[in-house]
Amino acid sequence: MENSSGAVLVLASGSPRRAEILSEAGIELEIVPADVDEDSILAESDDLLESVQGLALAKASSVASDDAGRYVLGADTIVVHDGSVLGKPDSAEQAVEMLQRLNRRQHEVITGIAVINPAGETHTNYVSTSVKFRSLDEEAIAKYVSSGSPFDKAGGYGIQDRSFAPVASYDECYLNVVGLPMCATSELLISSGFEITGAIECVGHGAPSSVLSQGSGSQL
Ligand SMILES: Cc1cn([C@H]2C[C@H](O)[C@@H](COP(=O)(O)OP(=O)(O)OP(=O)(O)O)O2)c(=O)[nH]c1=O
Repeated sequence: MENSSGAVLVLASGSPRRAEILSEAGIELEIVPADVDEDSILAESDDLLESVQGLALAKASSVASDDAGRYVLGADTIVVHDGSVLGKPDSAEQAVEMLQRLNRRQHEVITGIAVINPAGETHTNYVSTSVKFRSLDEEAIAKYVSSGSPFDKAGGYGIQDRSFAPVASYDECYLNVVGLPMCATSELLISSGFEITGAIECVGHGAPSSVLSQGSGSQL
């Protein structure tokens, strides 16, 4: 939906999931993927909550610098296991390693979100979700990796990939794991001045979305 001043939200992301989540919420988008060096931003601080919000802000800022006077949203999702950040796997071997590492274990999925408003003011937040993997055998991991799905996803998996269904349980906010916690995002947009007139449905707190299929996850 456009806000009352007719503004369209600029989404500084190439993630098809983020675009889908916002579109499902009825928000009209212009998609401008950001180009930032994620590894160097992550290396700047030991505080992962600060880093993930810094990454989201860096993505929003890189687009806002060419698109001043508009509302720009950036986001970044990381998987954290035992204090280490698992990014998107670079190879099939790395994808297998990540999935074996997460197998049967609990980890955190943290999404940082950032909004820059037309006045240039910045607003950031994050949501963290505890996720527990089910037991995956080698064959299932190999088949999933050969499907190619892990390569554009933090931790090498998609909670939404129903045929693989790696997640046994999670504590809150399904959409946070998929890449954009919609309740926190709508709150951030509203506090930055972007008007949302329709009701926002928060999947994981409420009814499942029809497109971003709810996997096998149940509440922890
Ligand atoms: C854990 C998990 C991550 N993901 C995705 C969400 C994000 O798209 C991606 C994490 O990488 P990000 O760097 O957050 O995002 P991106 O590279 O896809 O897009 P951009 O930087 O342009 O915004 O992993 C899932 O789709 N399902 C999952 O279960």
